[in-house]
This record gives sequence, structure tokens and C-alpha cells, in this order.
Amino acid sequence: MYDTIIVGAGLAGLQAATTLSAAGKDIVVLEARDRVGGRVENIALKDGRIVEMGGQWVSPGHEKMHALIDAQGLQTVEPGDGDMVLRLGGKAKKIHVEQPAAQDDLSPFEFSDLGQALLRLRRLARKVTDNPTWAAANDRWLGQSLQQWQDVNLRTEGGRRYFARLVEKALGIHPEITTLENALQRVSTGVDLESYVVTSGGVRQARVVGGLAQLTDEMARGLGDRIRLSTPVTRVEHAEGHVIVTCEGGDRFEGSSLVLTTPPRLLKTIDFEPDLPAERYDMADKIPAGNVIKAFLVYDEPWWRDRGLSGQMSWNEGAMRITFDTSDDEHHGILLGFFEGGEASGYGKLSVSLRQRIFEEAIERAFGPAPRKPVDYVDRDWLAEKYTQGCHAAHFAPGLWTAAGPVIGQPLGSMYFAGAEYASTFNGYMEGAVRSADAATSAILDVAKSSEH
Ligand SMILES: Cc1cc2nc3c(=O)[nH]c(=O)nc-3n(C[C@H](O)[C@H](O)[C@H](O)COP(=O)(O)OP(=O)(O)OC[C@H]3O[C@@H](n4cnc5c(N)ncnc54)[C@H](O)[C@@H]3O)c2cc1C
Repeated sequence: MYDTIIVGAGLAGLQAATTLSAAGKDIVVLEARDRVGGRVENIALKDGRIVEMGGQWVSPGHEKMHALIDAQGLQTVEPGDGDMVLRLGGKAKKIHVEQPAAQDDLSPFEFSDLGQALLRLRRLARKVTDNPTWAAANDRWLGQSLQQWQDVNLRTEGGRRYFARLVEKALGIHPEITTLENALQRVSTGVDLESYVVTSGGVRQARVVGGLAQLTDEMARGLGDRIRLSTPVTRVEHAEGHVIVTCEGGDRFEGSSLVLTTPPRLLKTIDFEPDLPAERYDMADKIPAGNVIKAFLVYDEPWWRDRGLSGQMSWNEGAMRITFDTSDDEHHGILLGFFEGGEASGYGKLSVSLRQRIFEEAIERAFGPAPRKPVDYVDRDWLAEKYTQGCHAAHFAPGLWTAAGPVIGQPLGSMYFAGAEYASTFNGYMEGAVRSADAATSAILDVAKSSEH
């Protein structure tokens, strides 16, 4: 009998397993896929170069992720300079993106202006989640663009400039393109804009050279044969201090406790005995997965850089609305783009070559004609992935996180829940996955310690 059985070898499962086994606990990790990492995945292009199909950007406030990356000695890179192309209502314009944007760029007055605005935004986010009736009564006002709110609420030019950069980095979208309501929802489900400011080094996001899956691979190596791949869990029988887990094919594992790290929407794919309380399924249903196809278009050079462009665009229409330059050197030009939202489910039904064509056309509209044809294209439709069923992460309807958060994350007897969607901070992000795993393991270790006394 194991001390703890962990279901899922994504970041949350690997972190939980590493902590518990370092504490001397006998554990096993059951993973449905034939690889570890879950929503963190490297794949090789035709020429052997690596691109990241899942989680990739680590932000300044993501302290636990930075610590894990540093502990493995992995190197990070930050986005380059250049103009970003913004398109609104059919009109394109260029915005100069300067990196880095350190807080010392701001005068004390501008800095306090920014601080006040962030405080106001956080208070509003709390109001919207705590008071859905107020939110419903003010839905028109909440529907204004974040830019409009920013222009009214920040008095200084520096404060506004910095606020726009923060939003771009933290939410991945320009304030002109998103609504105040959307921004408040993201803030209330864990995006911590303040931490981007307090961390010296400005608002830069980083990615790991060679891909973040090196981290999950390394964590898995440390766990060795405690991880069982291609072992989907189908049934969990649970009682106080005793769980029995059955997998496809009939293998059974017994343990004193269980950490379940599958995304909440996959709860219904497991047969629980006794069944989970109805509100858990209710909540999981009310938290639909996001819907994103992540795509990479590869050229033999980053030609947009010669035009002073950063490779980043933000569009408020069409299939491909956000792109970034993720080229590692001057010999290859790699553009990352997302097919997002309602459209993504439609594009998932198209052929890969048609999706490539749509990506190419969007790029040409934004950056002008490419000098040569792309040399490679890959994409991943996360909605079609049996053991994920959507991404980046779940979307909470206004008010739902306040109600759902405390419910869905609560342990049920000896069964603990961890993963990006269970995190109270950085919900939906890799940092949230790691933090929620730490919360689950410290609860398990506390119980173990108190039963020793
Ligand atoms: C396209 C995309 C881009 C993203 N970009 C970013 C980013 O830039 N920055 C960021 O911070 N986050 C990003 N994210 C989110 C981030 O990847 C996730 O929040 C994080 O990786 C989730 O980790 P997790 O361990 O909670 O869940 P998962 O990684 O989903 O792990 C759950 C594991 O459970 C396994 N599993 C499922 N069902 C079963 C079963 N029945 N039996 C056994 N195992 C099972 C799955 O195979 C999986 O390995 C992105 C996600 C996607 C998809």
C-alpha cells in the first residue's frame, strides 16, 4: 500500500510527487498519456528544433516556476524589441514595444498613479466577483474597453504607458482590444498585475531556451519508476485513510491518500465510489475549458525584424489574433500564433494545411508579404486532446470563482485536488499548478505528522 497515489504527471502531479518522495513517502504517479508534462509539451520541427505546444511563458511573479527553472540550471530568454502591429475595426497601426520597462522609468508621481490604478482594478475585480447583481446591473459600463477605463483612471502619461505594457504582458492582449470586464475576471482568477511591478526587471516574460518540457522531463527523471505512463485511471474508491485506484486494463493501486491533478472537467471521466458531491460536477460543468489551437509558422529567417517589427500582433477580428516571435536565432524565424475562442473549434475541423494557409494570410496582412514561403508548420488543438479537453485553462464566469474556488479545491477525506484550475493565485497558469500542488502536499504531510503523535 502506497502512502499517496498521484493521478496525472503534469506540473502539479510532478511537483506533488517530488515533494512527497523527498519527505520519504512511498508514492506512485499514474499518468494516462505515454509522456509526462500534460499541458507542457515540447515537439521537434522537421529540422529537429524544439517548439512548445503548451505552457511556455513564465512571468516575473511566478516565483515557484522561476525557482524550479533555476534549480535545473535552465536558461531563459525574453522577447525582443520592435513594433507590434495592432488592428482594430479593420485599421492596422504600429505600436512601439520597448523592453525592458523597469519601474525606475517612472517618476514617483507616475508610479503612485500606476499603484492607485492597480488598487482600483483589484477592488473592482473583488466587487464583480462578490456581487454578481451589481455586475449584471453595470454590464454596459463593464463592457467598455480597458483602454477607456485606463484613460479615465490614470492621470499620468508614464502611468498609462506602463499600465498598458503590464496588461499586454500579463493578459497577453492590448487594453484597446479587451474589455474592462474581461480584465477584471482575469485579475479575480489569479492574474497578479502588482507582482509584475514589484519585481525588479520590469514586465518581461521569459521562456526557457530549448523548451519548458526539459523541466518536467527532469522532474520525472528524479522520480524514476515511480511514474507509470499509459496508465489512465478509470475508477477511484475512497474512504478515510484508504483509496483504491483502478486503471484501464484493470491494474489496481492502494494508498492512504490520493492527489488528483486532472483538470476539473475530466472528473466525469472517472468513476468515483462513493460518488463525488453533485456540486463538484456542477462546478466543473460551469467552468468550461478555454479553446485554443497553438500554432507555429517557421521561416528560414525572422524577416519581420528587418522591418522593425517585433513579430507580435494583436488583432480584434479574424482567426489568428495574437502572434509572437519565438525565434532562437537569426537563422530561423519562428512565429507563434493562437487560433482562439469560438472560432478555434471550427478551425480544428479544417485540415492542417488550411490552418497553415490562414496563419500565413494573417501574417501577411499584419507584416506585409513574406519574402519566402514558410519551411514548416505545426499546431496542436488542445480541445481534441482526450486527457486535456481544452485550454489554456478553464474560464470562470463572473462570480463563479468566489463560489467555486473554496468548493472545488477542498479535500474530500483522503482525496486531495491539485492543478492549475484549483489554484487560488495564478489560477490557470503553470505557477498556479505548482502552488496548488504545494498546498495539497503540505496538507497531506500535516495529516501524516499529526497521526504520528
Ligand atoms: C496552448 C497552451 C498555452 C499555455 N501557455 C501558458 C503560458 O505561457 N504560461 C503559463 O503559465 N501557463 C500556460 N498554459 C497553462 C499551463 O500549461 C497549465 O496551467 C499547466 O501546465 C497545468 O498543469 P497541471 O498539472 O495542473 O495540469 P495538466 O498539465 O493538464 O496535467 C494533468 C495530467 O493528468 C493526466 N490525466 C488526465 N486524465 C487522467 C486519467 N484519467 N488518469 C491519469 N492521468 C490523467 C493528463 O494526461 C496530464 O498529464 C498554457 C496551456 C496551453 C494548453
